[in-house]
Amino acid sequence: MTYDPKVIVALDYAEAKDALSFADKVDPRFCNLKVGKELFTAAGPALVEKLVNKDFRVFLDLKFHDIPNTVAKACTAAAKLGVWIVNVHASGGPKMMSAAAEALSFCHNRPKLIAVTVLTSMDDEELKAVGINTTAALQVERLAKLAKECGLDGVVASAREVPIIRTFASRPFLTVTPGIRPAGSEVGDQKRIMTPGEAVRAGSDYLVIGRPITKASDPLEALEKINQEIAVSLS
Ligand SMILES: O=c1ccn([C@@H]2O[C@H](COP(=O)(O)O)[C@@H](O)[C@H]2O)c(=O)[nH]1
Repeated sequence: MTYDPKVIVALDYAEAKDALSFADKVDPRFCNLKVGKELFTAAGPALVEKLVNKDFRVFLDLKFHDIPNTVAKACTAAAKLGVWIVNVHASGGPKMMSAAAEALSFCHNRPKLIAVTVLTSMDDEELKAVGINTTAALQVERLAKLAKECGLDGVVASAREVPIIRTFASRPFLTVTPGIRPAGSEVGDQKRIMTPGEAVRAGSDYLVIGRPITKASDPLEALEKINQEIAVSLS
């Protein structure tokens, strides 16, 4: 039997030991793992390789955003770690996204390449503050279309925008959605949120979930509850 867990746990820890301790307690059949900027800056590629060697699918969430040559080379370096997904910011533009896609096409065990559209911590007002005078939903649509045209494998967006993305990008184009908050949990800095059940019903492929799991008094129980909610919503 092949397993395709929908949850990607964001290992936003300050030290490798905390990430490894979490990984030692969970089974790769029931969640994927994400290494982001905090953990990668603290623990580096060695930690990523350790998680890959424990048979987890690892999303290396470094959101590259730079000139095309630099991003292409960074993606190639990420591919060498054996990760499952790498990402770039779609707002880096079509030349940058195409350069990244082309560089990865030459890699052995090519990871999936996805583009961040609009951060789930941003709402329409915050977009306006950075000079983008449209709604988050329209900006996501625009950037997701661009990512698809550039040959990327999918996008990061909030689950709220998945139905819009699905109007022009059917599977296997991936929708990876942070901003997931189980009912009653703290929202924190996220703005465009959905519950796990709502996200899968909206058609999200993978749900990125950090604090509602890692900061729970019993992280394993929190993960199990979320997996149950997803299973019920899919049945
Ligand atoms: O638009 C985005 C892109 C990435 N993230 C990352 O996902 C997790 C979410 O963690 P929570 O604790 O569940 O809020 C975090 O690592 C972010 O860097 C995102 O939230 N939004």
